[in-house]
Amino acid sequence: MSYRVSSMSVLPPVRKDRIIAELPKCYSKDAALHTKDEFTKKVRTACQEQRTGTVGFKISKVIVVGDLAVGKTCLINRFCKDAFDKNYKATIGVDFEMERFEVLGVPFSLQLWDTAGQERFKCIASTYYRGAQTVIIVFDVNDVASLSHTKQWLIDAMKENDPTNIQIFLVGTKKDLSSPAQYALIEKDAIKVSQEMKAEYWALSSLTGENVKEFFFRVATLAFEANLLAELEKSGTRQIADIVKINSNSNNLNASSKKKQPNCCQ
Ligand SMILES: Nc1nc2c(ncn2[C@@H]2O[C@H](COP(=O)(O)OP(=O)(O)OP(=O)(O)O)[C@@H](O)[C@H]2O)c(=O)[nH]1
Ligand SMILES: [Mg+2]
Repeated sequence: MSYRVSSMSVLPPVRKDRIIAELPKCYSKDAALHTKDEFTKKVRTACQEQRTGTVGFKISKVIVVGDLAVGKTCLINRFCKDAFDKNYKATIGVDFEMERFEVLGVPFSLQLWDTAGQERFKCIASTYYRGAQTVIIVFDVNDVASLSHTKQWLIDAMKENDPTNIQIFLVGTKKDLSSPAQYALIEKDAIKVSQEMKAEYWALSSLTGENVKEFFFRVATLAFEANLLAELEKSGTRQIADIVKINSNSNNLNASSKKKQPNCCQ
């Protein structure tokens, strides 16, 4: 009998329900990071031709912040474990989960950092903010105060991060507890806050699961797109830089040979 040792067997294949083949839609066109219906040709072609550089090995950091008990842990647990706990257990410091996706055939991973909302743990939690590509700011759609605190959560998250390279999501949880009329009222304010923060707005329920998968697919895809576009730009400038180098080298050659000529003749 023979057997094969395969180095490819280290990672199990990506779960079938983590495969993203179409661009996930935004929740509201009034507060979206972009409102395209499909992946751009540039992105699609790069993936087809496997010109994705390091993106396929990337682990993108996502931090989840917001007031205590708004439902950050439940949101992550609903998506990662398909579980919901109605008893509140405060997060102490931080926790994290890894989620592997495949976007247009390219592997892509999110590292989801669940932070503590309680004031006394905030100090420990904030030391984990650095290096995030995505900030998810969570509030409870039944609690106006938690919405008004989101701006401070954003300020704190931004202290540790480069604002030009970050994508922000504002997420209202516990939608199952609010009546359509109540929800409509807070949605107006939430969309306004999202626009001010340049964030994409979502509302969902970890109890029923409404919009939870759609939301994380959107997060994964937008992080993937941003990484890929940055990678393509980098390889583009690399190519241009090479051309410039070749040209300037040949110019130098000309220049130096011209300079030398008089010397030769003398
Ligand atoms: N009805 C309902 N309850 C929810 C939902 N999400 C969370 N909860 C409840 O809200 C409470 C707080 O949820 P957590 O996820 O622990 O809150 P948290 O934001 O992680 O809190 P900290 O870790 O202290 O910052 C728990 O009792 C949950 O069961 C939801 O979508 N619907
Ligand atoms: Mg928690």
